[in-house]
Amino acid sequence: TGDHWGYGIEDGPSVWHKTYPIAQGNRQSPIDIVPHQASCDPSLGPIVLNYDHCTSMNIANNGHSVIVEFDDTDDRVVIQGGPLDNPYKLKQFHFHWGGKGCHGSEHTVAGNSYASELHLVHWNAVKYGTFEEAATAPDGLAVLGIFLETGDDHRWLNMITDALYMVKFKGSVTDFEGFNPMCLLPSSLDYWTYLGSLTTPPLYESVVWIILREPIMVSEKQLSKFRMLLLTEEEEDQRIHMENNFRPPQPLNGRKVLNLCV
Ligand SMILES: O=C1NC(=O)[C@@H](c2ccccc2)S1
Ligand SMILES: [Zn+2]
Repeated sequence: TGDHWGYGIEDGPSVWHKTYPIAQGNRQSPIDIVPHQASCDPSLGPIVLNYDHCTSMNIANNGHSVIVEFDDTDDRVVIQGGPLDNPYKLKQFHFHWGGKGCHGSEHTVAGNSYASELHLVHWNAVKYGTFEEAATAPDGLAVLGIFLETGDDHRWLNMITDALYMVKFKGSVTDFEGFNPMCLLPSSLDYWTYLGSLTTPPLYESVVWIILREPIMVSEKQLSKFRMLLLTEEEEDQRIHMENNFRPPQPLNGRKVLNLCV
């Protein structure tokens, strides 16, 4: 069993619906965000991030992305405000990226995609007992999406890209403590928000999406290190590089994209 899905021709987003029918649901992610069609909602406040005490534990290659996991037994590391009725606890963050020179973000903005997209995944521990339970509930998860644009080197992203060689193979994991993702945020927390889903199988429609408008700058050299990661395990002969691990935009189906009123 396990997940036999991927991003290739045989196992990619265009065939996920065969195993995960919800792929054709009415609140799927990602979407194309059209800024001038977003409505401002006066009841929306600013996003508040309390990442001060966050304790990253490890960095891993799960065969789909590279993931930094956090100790979520501590309920101090949260995102709240904005569209959220409760504080949501940080569980992990990971990235989606393209191939050389291609774009790799999941969400697009007026049809334009970015080089990569960072997802900080949080869960509603006030209402649900475990992450897994929250992941199946309509208000269970809050994912903060941050676009990565190619430009100058990102000083703090080096801490992650320098660790990638240690998790080259699918299934590898290594200690990665003391990393605080506050250093990956852009200067503005201005955001768009809408109700959507996981962007990978099982594609549960359980995500309140919060996408920051301002991208962070990373260098082509830093991005190229993500593409050095492999989809294949150490013992396998074949070596397939991890790239283009993004799902394309899905139908909006009448959903409203909201933003902060300026
Ligand atoms: O934003 C998302 N990105 C992903 O890879 C999806 C996911 C799936 C399972 C757990 C956490 C995240 S949902
Ligand atoms: Zn993601």
